[in-house]
Amino acid sequence: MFEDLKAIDGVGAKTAERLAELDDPREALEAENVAEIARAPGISDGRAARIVRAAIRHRHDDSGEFLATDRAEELYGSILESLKARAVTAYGEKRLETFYPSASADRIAEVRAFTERAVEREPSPEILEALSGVEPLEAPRDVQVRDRCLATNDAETFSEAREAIPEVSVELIEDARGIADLARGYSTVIVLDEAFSGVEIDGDVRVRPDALSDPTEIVPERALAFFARNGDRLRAAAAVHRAAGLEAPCDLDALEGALERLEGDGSVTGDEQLRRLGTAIDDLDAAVSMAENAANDRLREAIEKRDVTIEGTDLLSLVERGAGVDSLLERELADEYAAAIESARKRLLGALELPDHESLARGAFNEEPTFPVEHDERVIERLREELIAERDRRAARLKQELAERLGELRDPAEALVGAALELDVELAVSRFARDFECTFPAIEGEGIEIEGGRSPLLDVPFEDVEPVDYTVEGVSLLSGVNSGGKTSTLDLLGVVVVAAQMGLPVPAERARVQRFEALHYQAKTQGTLDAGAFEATLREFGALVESDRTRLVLVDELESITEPGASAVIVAGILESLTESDSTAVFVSHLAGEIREAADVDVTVDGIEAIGLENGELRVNRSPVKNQLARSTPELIVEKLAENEGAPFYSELLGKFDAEGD
Ligand SMILES: Nc1ncnc2c1ncn2[C@@H]1O[C@H](COP(=O)(O)OP(=O)(O)OP(=O)(O)O)[C@@H](O)[C@H]1O
Repeated sequence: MFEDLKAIDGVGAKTAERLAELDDPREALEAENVAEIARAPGISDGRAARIVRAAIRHRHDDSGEFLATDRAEELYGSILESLKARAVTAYGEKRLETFYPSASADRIAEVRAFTERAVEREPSPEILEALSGVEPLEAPRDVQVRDRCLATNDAETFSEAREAIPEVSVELIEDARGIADLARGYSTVIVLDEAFSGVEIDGDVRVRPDALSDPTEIVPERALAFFARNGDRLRAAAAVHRAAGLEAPCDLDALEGALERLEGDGSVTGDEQLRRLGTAIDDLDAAVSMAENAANDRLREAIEKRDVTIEGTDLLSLVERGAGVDSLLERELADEYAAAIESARKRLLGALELPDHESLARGAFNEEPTFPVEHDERVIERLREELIAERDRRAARLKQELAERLGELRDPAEALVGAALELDVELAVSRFARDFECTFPAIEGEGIEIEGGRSPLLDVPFEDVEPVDYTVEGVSLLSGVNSGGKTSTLDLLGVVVVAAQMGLPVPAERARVQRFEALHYQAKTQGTLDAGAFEATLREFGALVESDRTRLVLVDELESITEPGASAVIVAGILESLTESDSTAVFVSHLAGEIREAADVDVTVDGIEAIGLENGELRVNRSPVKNQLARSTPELIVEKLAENEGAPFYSELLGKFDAEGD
């Protein structure tokens, strides 16, 4: 299928090129995957939906000319809007745009298989709420890793590596010296050539000829960035699965647990040791000076409290030796000094919370008595380096582990979101079916049969719409009182046929429709047409009666296009020609009687009748009565007056109506 993308209607060379940027555009078109098509550069969501629709038509060899007039398009437009209004996700809305009324039995059956399953779905507020967070998964923004590089001395491996792992820099080297140079600039160098194994080079140099086959190990950042970017969508998709009781493609707890450990920037959280190391590094200087100050306060207090007694000879010998206060301290206050140092060490260790680094940290305060107590900055620097190295090692290991866990969830994640989005489309159909109390129509036979049909296009709340029964086959005229519901009946016929041929259930208790090749719905024109427009309309009908396609022709008050006398003749002529075709046609007209007279063939005239007048308002039977020319509103009023007033004038008037009706 779709070998040449340009074979699809509306796909030119430029669009084909854009589609070719996708991993597998043909597969995406086959799967009707609007979201994937919309990922092609420069293709908007709306355009993607149109391309997919054109691809479906192409697949079914479907002309796409079903909607033959503006009004027919409008009916489709309102059904589509009704469906889209019931989707939660933007994706769902676009996907619904791929539903269109088709003349192809295969296409209708294909969608019916989907919609029949869909209407079984129970839409619940929890599912709809969860769906609001679902969107198609996105590729993360470019990930760049700067502390690692790949190295090779082979040109082919070089380009393979750039292709496979674009996140890191790939360097072409000549010999071990080249690797050594790289090791000075990067914390890790991954050499891709077996030939260098065993070569001794300073720094973190790993010879890994198989590295390209496991990118997750080299750049765990890739998987992490993907999940970090899509975390919210995945959580929402998981919630949808739970709320809807869908079978998930992976263990949802495991997915959520792994996501829990991932920060928005792709780093790993929730590791106590990593947190401690980070805090220790940040607070090291402050902790050291706090420990130092505390030790000094303690020592000062001890010195202040002490009376130092020293014998004169001792003092003399000390002074003669040039000894300072330190030696005095050492001699006289050794215990106090030791206690102060010990408390400084304890404070520092307490602040760092890192037992593994205890012995080095203790060395920050040495045993040499001095006053004031001073830390050894070289020890602190070493400690800092150790802590940073350990933190980086640990962070890298955690990333690696999490990336491995998440890497396995990459495909299931895609399936999880795909299923949630598909459910949105199903639920939109299900809600449409429930809101308009739809049933699946039989698509067979000639003409249309509707029982209890209710047009969702009416200007009254749906629960107040009165059900209509109507069966048409061949060519009929539909007469009826003013505002009786003639236009609404045409709309109902149109909506039922369009929805049925979209593969949807229809708003009726029961329905059967013929599979038509086209819907030609001519809406009522506002006022008479000028000569040019009149000619154009006639030409349209000329083309229509000549075509041999099986059509549903709905025409609303065509007489309004010109003078009543001429109109009746024209409509009669059109009806005659249509009678010879395989079309089903309903012409709404106030001139039904005149048209029937003018026509050379037998034309069925159905009527929407007033049952009577109630408080000055007509009560109407909305279901057209077969073979019954409806009485007009004036006739009804005259009849009422004749009955109630008894004056002969009214009875005579009524007699004239009766004579005309015969
Ligand atoms: N099945 C129905 N249930 C409830 N209300 C209806 C129904 N059909 C029609 N109506 C009401 O009657 C109004 C007039 O309907 P519609 O325009 O279809 O009548 P019409 O016979 O085509 O009128 P006109 O003679 O003016 O062309 C609608 O706007 C709607 O309010």
